[in-house]
Amino acid sequence: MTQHWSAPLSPGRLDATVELPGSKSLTNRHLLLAALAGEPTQLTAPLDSRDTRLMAAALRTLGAEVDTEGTTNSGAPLWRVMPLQPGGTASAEPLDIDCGLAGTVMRFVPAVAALLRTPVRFNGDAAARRRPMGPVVEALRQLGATIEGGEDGFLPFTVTGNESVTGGEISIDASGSSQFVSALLLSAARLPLGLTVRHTGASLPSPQHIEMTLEVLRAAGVPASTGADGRSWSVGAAVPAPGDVVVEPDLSNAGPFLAAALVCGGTVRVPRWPARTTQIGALWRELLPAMGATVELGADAVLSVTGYGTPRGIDAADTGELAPTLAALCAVSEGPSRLTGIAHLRGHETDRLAALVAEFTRIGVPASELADGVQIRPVPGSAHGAVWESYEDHRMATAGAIVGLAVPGIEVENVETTAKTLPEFTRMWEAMLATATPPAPGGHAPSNAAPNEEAHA
Ligand SMILES: O=C(O)C1=C[C@@H](OP(=O)(O)O)[C@@H](O)[C@H](O)C1
Ligand SMILES: C=C(OP(=O)(O)O)C(=O)O
Repeated sequence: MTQHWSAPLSPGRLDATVELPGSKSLTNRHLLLAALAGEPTQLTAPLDSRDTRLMAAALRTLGAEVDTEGTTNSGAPLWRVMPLQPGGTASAEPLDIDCGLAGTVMRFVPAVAALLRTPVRFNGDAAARRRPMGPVVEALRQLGATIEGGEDGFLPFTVTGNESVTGGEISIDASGSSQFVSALLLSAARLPLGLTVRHTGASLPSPQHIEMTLEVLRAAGVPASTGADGRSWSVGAAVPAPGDVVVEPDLSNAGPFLAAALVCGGTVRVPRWPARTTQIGALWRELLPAMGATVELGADAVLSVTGYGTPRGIDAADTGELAPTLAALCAVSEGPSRLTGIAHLRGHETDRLAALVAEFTRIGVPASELADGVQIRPVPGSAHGAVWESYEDHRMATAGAIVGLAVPGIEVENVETTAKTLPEFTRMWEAMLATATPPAPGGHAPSNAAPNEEAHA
């Protein structure tokens, strides 16, 4: 029988400090570049989760040594990587890689396989076989690799590299995912001619993640740049030298905890918040004030978000992987919201636009799909408890937790799916809520008022 997690209701004003583990996107980029490096690499504070374990396992299959057992004196993960051998020895016996549901594994690792001489079979969860892969297959064919399967643009398929895979210039349509571009750029350093990737599509999602790829490459000493038109990227041939890397906390996974400050009132702090970052989660510093929160980044690198219990709706574009979290916050806010520029979320872990609309509708929050997003029109008093389906999508599960702070009786189905990027989610959520001061009888404590309301409280 499926176990449901009863999402806790807001217990009152929060006063919590939440330590987030490392960024999924940075951890998997650093692991991959470390596998293509000339020297061993050490990663301090990487994310230890399903997606990063799948990346580590994939790179081991291709010949790298990845030790995920170490910890620092303060208990943070300390991972070590011994690189694989591009070219390597040819073998007719295929290798098998399980991508799970990790976009970073299913898109990034086939480009590494094209540097080898052994057939590598890629497969993953049933849901992974519905995520678009066509541009990866197409790009690797343009590079000269042999791909068996994948004609329909989906997993499974087999990649075999050969000596004609030397790099040069290729064109792809990356309007379905920025990961198509990142995948090619990350492995490009080990192509003898380097690589230029041109984007031919109309729109380009998640440009922050492409910038992250370029920055991680440059930090490893690899020449990497964006073309003047903003639609092409070049990587020079070089052996990456990542050295010792410290991974930033995952700012996208910070989202649900920061959102809780707005719904419950009070303050949630996240330490080690980078002053400058390519993570899309940097946008929380603009989005949450627009919804009524006070957001401060201290000189001690602690981000503090203070909320007042009644967030207001927002119109926001291009919020990428933050959108499910933001949408959940909008569903329990005052006034309508429109989230646009996120059509590509239909190809994420699930069709996130359909999933969000289905779950909001089920709990009595009017919502509908737009061509490139969702609109949410909460009606005061109409939301009610129900089972909240998570669609094997970690961000749908955490969205249910946010909604559950304000709507009694939300039962999140398969909350364990949060293990994709945050295995400790429910423990961290409950610890955050345990810091609450219950509201005074008959309503919110006066100090829960927004600054401009305090004088009238
Ligand atoms: O490169 C990455 O690490 C990612 C890129 C983005 O993909 P899309 O461009 O498909 O949104 C993001 O949503 C995903 O969670 C991680
Ligand atoms: C889209 C996401 O993941 P993936 O890396 O699997 O694409 C996500 O984490 O929101």
